[in-house]
Amino acid sequence: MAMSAIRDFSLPTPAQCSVMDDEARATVGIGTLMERAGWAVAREIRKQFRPCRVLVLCGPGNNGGDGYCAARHLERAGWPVSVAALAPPRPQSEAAAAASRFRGPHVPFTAESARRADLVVDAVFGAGLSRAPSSDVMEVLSASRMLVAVDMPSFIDGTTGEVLCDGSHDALSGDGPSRDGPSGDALPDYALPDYTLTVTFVRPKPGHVLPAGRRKCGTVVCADIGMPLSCLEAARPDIFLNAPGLWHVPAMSPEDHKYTRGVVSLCAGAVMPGATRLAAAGARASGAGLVRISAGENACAYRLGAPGLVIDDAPLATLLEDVRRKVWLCGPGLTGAEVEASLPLLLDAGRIVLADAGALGWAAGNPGRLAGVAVVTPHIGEFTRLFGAPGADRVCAARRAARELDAVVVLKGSVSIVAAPDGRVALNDHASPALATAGSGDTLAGVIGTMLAAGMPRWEAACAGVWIHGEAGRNAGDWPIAEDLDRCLGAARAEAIRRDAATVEPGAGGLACETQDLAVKRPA
Ligand SMILES: NC(=O)C1=CN([C@@H]2O[C@H](COP(=O)(O)OP(=O)(O)OC[C@H]3O[C@@H](n4cnc5c(N)ncnc54)[C@H](OP(=O)(O)O)[C@@H]3O)[C@@H](O)[C@H]2O)[C@H](O)CC1
Ligand SMILES: [K+]
Repeated sequence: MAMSAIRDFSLPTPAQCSVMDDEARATVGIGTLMERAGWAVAREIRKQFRPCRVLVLCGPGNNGGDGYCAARHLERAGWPVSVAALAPPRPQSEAAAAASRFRGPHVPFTAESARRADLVVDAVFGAGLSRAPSSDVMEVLSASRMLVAVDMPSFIDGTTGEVLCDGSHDALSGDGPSRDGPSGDALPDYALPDYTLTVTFVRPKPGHVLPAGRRKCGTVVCADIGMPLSCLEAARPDIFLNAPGLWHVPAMSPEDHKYTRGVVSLCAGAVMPGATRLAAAGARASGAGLVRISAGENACAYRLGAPGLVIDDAPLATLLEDVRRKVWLCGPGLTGAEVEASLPLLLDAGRIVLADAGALGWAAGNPGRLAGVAVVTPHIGEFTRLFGAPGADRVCAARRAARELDAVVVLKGSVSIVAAPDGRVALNDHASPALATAGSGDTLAGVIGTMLAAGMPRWEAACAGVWIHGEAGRNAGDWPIAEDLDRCLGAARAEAIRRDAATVEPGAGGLACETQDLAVKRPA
């Protein structure tokens, strides 16, 4: 992966952070980074809150070390600060050194102490969270009126975004129906707290982007603490925030003709013309040069109302003689029998195939039927029927499926996961709940088809399609229907090209993040 992608888009997992820390130990030193991390936490708190009584909850590891440093910096700024330690840091550790430099009051690690504070800083566990925190810890966090997390809320798994708490998975994990946590668990007798602010370091982590971490963290600020880029690179991050710059969508060129912009072809069926038409419209609206529907004897149903579409009634085998028609969408609007009659022909002819909807149903329980396709775009139900329930770690499940199928897997959800067979994963939070409407997935298939037809490599094409579709959803007004996305797709593609061109200058903004919530702040 290019260094700029690692710098600007990577989301290192806690395990990769630990590699990064090992590298940093030999260069900049953990004590220095901890000092800067604590300083960054204090700075954000001073910026976002008025002076008030602060309690810093410190765990035994380096997350706690950051907490002691933050407490000292806040105290120096004149804020009333006390510390409650869950357990002392290991003797001779950097965290122990940081703890010894805090000279302010210590109070017991209890819910009562938390209730007395106006603001509670959670520096209990960060990247080192290895299991569900005890109910004692959860009760103290839940008693807090206002919470700021150092690096990560102490009950959120930084890799999966999953809530870890004693004996029970939180109902917020994942995207609903697929949640496969143990059923019938007793609910814990505390409410899971929401955070106002999370200050993380170097780069955001997958747990800040994925549900339920995303919802629990509040505003996420990522501080540049001067971690050498070489340390981040050594950690070999392979999960990325999906945004322009991670991929490059072709712009319009004066020399363009419809075949350079790309031809998208779709297989159509007899009974669900709507889905095929929505996918075709999505392909056209996102900039395909030409969109053709292979409708056979159903051609009449597709010829009505869309004059810019070319409808073919010749047999598929004849159409496949045209080698300019490289990219095919198979599945939207098709029954299993119709998929069976078309998909094998497309694959035998060596076409770049995106399989969705009916094609995924046709291969349920037997994903090998899709061998040879370039991209699959399942929602969680389709994914489960194809590959089995993904469990709490959807990134891992999508990656495994991509490897197994040797295809790019777009697992659609509130945060869509785009996994490549080589292990790269992009997480897309650039979307809108407005996209959760029938037909929106068909539109997405069309947009990805256009990106493939424009010559983009398949993972990049899928990432770009998902982002552009999300951007259109954000601009399609209140309660849009799938058709409303089409009028926003051209502008969304243009916005992707504009943002890509306005690439962040290396070093100027440090390790850049897309959204303001994930903005990077450098130490002054
Ligand atoms: N790279 C950076 O950006 C830097 C980040 N920093 C901060 O360091 C932490 C990570 O520090 P680490 O020491 O690796 O881990 P933690 O402090 O999060 O926690 C480790 C200790 O906590 C114990 N633990 C973990 N889970 C539980 C639990 N559920 N119950 C009880 N105890 C728990 C763990 O014990 P084990 O038995 O599992 O070993 C450890 O004792 C990162 O988040 C940043 O805040 C650095 O300051 C600088 C660079
Ligand atoms: K924490």
